[in-house]
Amino acid sequence: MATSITVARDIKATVSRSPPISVSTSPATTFRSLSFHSSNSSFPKLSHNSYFPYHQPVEKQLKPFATEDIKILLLENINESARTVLEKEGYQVEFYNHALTEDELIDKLKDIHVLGIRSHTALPPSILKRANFPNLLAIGTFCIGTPTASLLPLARLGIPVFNSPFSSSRSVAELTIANIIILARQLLDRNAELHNGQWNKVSTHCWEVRGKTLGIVGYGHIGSQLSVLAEAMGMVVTFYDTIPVMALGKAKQVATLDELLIKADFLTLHVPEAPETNGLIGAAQLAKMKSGSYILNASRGSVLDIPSLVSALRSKHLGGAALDVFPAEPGVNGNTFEGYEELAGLPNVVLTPHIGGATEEAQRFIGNEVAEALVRFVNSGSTVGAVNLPEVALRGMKVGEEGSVRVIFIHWNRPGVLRQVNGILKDHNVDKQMSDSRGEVAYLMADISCVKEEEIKCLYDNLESLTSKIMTRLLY
Ligand SMILES: NC(=O)c1ccc[n+]([C@@H]2O[C@H](COP(=O)([O-])OP(=O)(O)OC[C@H]3O[C@@H](n4cnc5c(N)ncnc54)[C@H](O)[C@@H]3O)[C@@H](O)[C@H]2O)c1
Ligand SMILES: O=C(O)CC[C@@H](O)C(=O)O
Repeated sequence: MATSITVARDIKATVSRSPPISVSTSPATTFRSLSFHSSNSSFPKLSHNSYFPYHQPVEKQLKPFATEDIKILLLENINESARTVLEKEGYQVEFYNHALTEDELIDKLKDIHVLGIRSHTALPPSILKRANFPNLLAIGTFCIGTPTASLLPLARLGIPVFNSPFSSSRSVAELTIANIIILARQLLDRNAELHNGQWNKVSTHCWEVRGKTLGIVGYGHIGSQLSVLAEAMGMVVTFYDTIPVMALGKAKQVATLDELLIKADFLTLHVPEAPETNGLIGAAQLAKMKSGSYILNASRGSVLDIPSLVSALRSKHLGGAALDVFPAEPGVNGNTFEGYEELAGLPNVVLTPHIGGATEEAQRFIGNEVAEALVRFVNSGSTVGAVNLPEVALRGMKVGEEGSVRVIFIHWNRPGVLRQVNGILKDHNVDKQMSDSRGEVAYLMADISCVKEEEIKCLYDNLESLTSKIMTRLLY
């Protein structure tokens, strides 16, 4: 904690979030009664180019308040690199190597400031409606995928969600390359036979990948890495994406998914989980694929319809499949994997337990990256790296210096708010200010000086009284 005479503090001690203006509630409203959007369709799509690095090392930043009061809950065996970063800040870190049940999570949410999850904690809007989380400041998803349906509801509560947008892209691309060759050569079947003592030397329906067409659905961080690796092996790369993307090497973008389905010898899925990608590949799409072609899914289980895939494999329309993700995945190792039965034993089908990004390199990188983003947000209010709020940061921070206060005001993006806020700040010296909006939520950060200790409460109350307020934090 800060050692100057003015003990630095975060004045957001209690719930200070306003409901959306469309909801009529009293100030004592808990989160349970907020009405959330059920879809994020109006929310701007996150471009895979939107991330930019923040150069200030975490350890150089001042700690603005008693960091040992901050409670962090890390679920799903998040890499120890994250714990190291968070514990170094003095935060209390509670760690679980598995996901919690919905009720367990709701119970924990009552008390914590930061939640860290991976892909098995869905965090749907229904949980947010049921839960009470008065202290929750931020969520870290220690992976690429984020709880898409809850991003907007969380933004509307002023809670940023941070992820690690490309730390595991290379690991997923490498696993996909491995699976392409495994499928082309039926390697797992030969391996299983020989483990049973059966010598089965065959070349029928075994292929080189050189010259074959790889069809990539979703040419983002992973799809584009894969494109480069596949071309190096002599594959012809085509891809389909909903936005125009610069093709790498000799890869070519096609205009429709159907065009890709018809062309590909190997079809591989790398799209995010979203309403538009739910069931993207079903019976109709599989029927359009070449006879004897292969499909790979390392994106999300919701993207590919399993019963349709099983039919296409049983009828030998497809030559094989590699699945790393499934519609219902267990939250803990060792659990029975329900739904595996229909896939188990099918020839040339590779099943892996969601390990695309499960490498030492990727997990260490993710742990550091997300933990550092969380530290920056908790300690200084920086939203750089957030996927659901505008990215706002001010360089340097005089928090802890007498008379200096960092004002963070998350508010509804409406006309006149800046004028009102600056009306409240007008008697102090505004050293720096930055404001940005993303859809209906805006984020203002200002460093002010010449503030007397006794003025801080009044400053806070005045900001809180604005009807546009979602959350106010004063760091001093
Ligand atoms: N198996 C694993 O362990 C693992 C690891 C990391 C990521 N993932 C999954 O892979 C997904 C992709 O990761 P990424 O880093 O490449 O994401 P990304 O955001 O960089 O790229 C996704 C691409 O998909 C495109 N897209 C979106 N909707 C589409 C649609 N309907 N049709 C075609 N293209 C569409 C986007 O425009 C974007 O270019 C993640 O969202 C995550 O769910 C899985
Ligand atoms: O770490 C995991 O749970 C896998 C996450 C992976 O699918 C991702 O979205 O990064």
